[in-house]
Amino acid sequence: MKAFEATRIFFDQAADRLEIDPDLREALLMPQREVQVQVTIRLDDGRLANYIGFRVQHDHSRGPMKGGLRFHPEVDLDETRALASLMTWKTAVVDLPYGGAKGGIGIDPSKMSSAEIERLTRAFVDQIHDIVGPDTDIPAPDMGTDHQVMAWFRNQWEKYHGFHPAVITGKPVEEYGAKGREEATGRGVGTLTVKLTKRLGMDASKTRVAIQGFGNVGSHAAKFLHDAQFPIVAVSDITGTYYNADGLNIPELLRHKFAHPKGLLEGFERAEHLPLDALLKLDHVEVLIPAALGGVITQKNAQDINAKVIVEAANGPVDPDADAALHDRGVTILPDILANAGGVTVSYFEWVQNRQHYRWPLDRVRQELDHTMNEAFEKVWQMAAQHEVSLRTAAYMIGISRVRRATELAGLA
Ligand SMILES: NC(=O)C1=CN([C@@H]2O[C@H](COP(=O)(O)OP(=O)(O)OC[C@H]3O[C@@H](n4cnc5c(N)ncnc54)[C@H](O)[C@@H]3O)[C@@H](O)[C@H]2O)C=CC1
Ligand SMILES: O=C(O)CCC(=O)C(=O)O
Repeated sequence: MKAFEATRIFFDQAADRLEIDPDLREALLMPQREVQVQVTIRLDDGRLANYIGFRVQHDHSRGPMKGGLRFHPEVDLDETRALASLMTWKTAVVDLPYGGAKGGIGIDPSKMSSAEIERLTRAFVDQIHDIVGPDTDIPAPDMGTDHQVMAWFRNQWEKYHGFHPAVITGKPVEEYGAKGREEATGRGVGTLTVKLTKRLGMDASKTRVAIQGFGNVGSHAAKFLHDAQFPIVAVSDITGTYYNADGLNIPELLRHKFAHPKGLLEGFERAEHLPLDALLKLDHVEVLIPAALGGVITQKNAQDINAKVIVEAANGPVDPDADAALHDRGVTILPDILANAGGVTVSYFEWVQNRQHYRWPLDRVRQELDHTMNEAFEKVWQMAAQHEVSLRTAAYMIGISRVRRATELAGLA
């Protein structure tokens, strides 16, 4: 199923409950603007290469649009549109004064040099600098991009528009970045995993966790949950699944990742090495955390999943057919638009600090992040109980209601 079709189905399930009429649904669901650009760079070997870049601006009724930049071979317009719409509902669920957007380029950054990625980022900014800005659309990191890419982006944008670090978030801490942004998405995932499992009566030390993806989000979620005494029995990255039935040594895995030139787990010997797809099907796992790509859990493999709880650290990892099948089997799914909202929440704190020329200490960032995540969780939990719907439908109902209210207050023509 295409990514935007999947988000439309989730949107409709909530819109039905909210009894939103078809015209307004279409207005809320479709993006405000979609931009596709050609990004041409000279490769290190002297050849010219052309790539396609996208920025989809989904909704701005609640504030400037906000959302990450993805560098990955599968980036296309449909996926970017879906991810942009998720940002609109996500910023609304955690009640940030933002709308939603997303962008990306269809490349494989692992096959490019750092100099090529810098040229690519700068060429992309040359193409889209007019449509982004601190009061209009503020990018941030996502898959395949990091604080260095954010620093290049900001530097190139400021060549056109002058000093304004709030044009992008997720910057290096020494270059106007917020302390705690890098860990924020994983920390938010960890905080809500602890909260949800407690609510379901599960004991941390007996709750085995498997995490798909050991990049920014997966590795920080693993660290948080390891510190909270959860046994992490499996993690994976593009080089395969690493498994230990008694719990992996997460600090050792992190040291291995940071020592590897491409940040991979390849060559880690103190775990059983299993194929990539083994992670989703492991027998003795209570919590599954997909933290890599979207669309990984479908009708085809949903029946192989043995976990009781799925925490969606990735955007769109479970498609609607699998979602329904897992729900019927009693699996609790904490949806992406709540579970991974920690990243954009600390991006908001970074933007606020940049605009005030003021810096918060790490403990303030963490405290405010934890507060935001806990409050949003409680609202979603209550909504689900009150309307007897899944946590996903409840989260969409909250997000859509807030966007609908802002749209109506602004006045529809
Ligand atoms: N970075 C952020 O602050 C946020 C990220 N997210 C979402 O979290 C997910 C991960 O993002 P990041 O950690 O930032 O990306 P990243 O680029 O830092 O890491 C991605 C990880 O996934 C692994 N991976 C890729 N394909 C895989 C596969 N088929 N099986 C297993 N592992 C695979 C990679 O090897 C890498 O370890 C994405 O869906 C992203 O949209 C959501 C909210 C914020
Ligand atoms: O930090 C941000 O502004 C956006 C992060 C993001 O792209 C996401 O939450 O999916």
